[in-house]
Amino acid sequence: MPDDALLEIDDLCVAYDGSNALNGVSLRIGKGELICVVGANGAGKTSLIRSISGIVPSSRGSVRINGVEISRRPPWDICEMGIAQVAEGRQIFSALSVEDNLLIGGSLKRARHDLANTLDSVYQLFGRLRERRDQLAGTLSGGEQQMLAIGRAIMSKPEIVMFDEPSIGLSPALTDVMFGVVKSLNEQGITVLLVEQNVAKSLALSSRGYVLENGSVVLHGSSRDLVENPDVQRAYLGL
Ligand SMILES: Nc1ncnc2c1ncn2[C@@H]1O[C@H](COP(=O)(O)OP(=O)(O)OP(=O)(O)O)[C@@H](O)[C@H]1O
Repeated sequence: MPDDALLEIDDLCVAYDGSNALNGVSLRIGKGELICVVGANGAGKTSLIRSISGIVPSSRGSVRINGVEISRRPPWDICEMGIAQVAEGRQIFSALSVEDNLLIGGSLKRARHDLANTLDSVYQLFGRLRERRDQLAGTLSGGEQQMLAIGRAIMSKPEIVMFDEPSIGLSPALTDVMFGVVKSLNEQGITVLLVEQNVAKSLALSSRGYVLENGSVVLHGSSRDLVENPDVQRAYLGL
């Protein structure tokens, strides 16, 4: 567990219509870490990301970034504090061009001063987006839309990016490319919270992991220990 936590979550609870999706989740992410949260369908992974980003209200608990409580703040405020999300299903603006989607990501106060450089760095990372900068985002392929969702997050100059199932719907080859991008963003200093059903790949990429079951953390530790844990091997690695 890192000493200098960037993101601290304590006893977080989320309920939909009185039914609990998160039951007191606590986790820490240190500056510069790449950690993963894994779990089966319905375990609460998306609810965790959405409640950190302020889209879904929590019923109890706290979320702090750099020691500042954010759990009652609106989503745009949370983005301004350096937390970006690459949502499951990408959530791009289909009727806008690729570049306009990216510029929306860069419209935060924290990002405006360096817009041209950041846009250039996104186009360097994803040459395909530069080629298609004027194309309507809704006409991009699934893989290109995932690149756009990641590019838009980078445009906001985040301290931490939360990825919700970035490999979903992608071919095995493109999945490897996306995991490579996640790793390289982390190597450039961006802290990463990776939520995935692809447990083997996300444990291989991360230094630590949390296993979520029915809205609770049932295991956490170094990714190396989790890979060797017989319960994880049986339930998530098909061994
Ligand atoms: N808007 C909602 N209204 C009611 N119930 C919801 C809502 N969103 C999620 N849930 C429920 O909360 C639980 C956790 O869902 P969540 O999407 O967080 O899980 P998940 O681990 O991300 O699953 P998946 O891997 O299938 O995306 C599920 O039982 C789900 O049906």
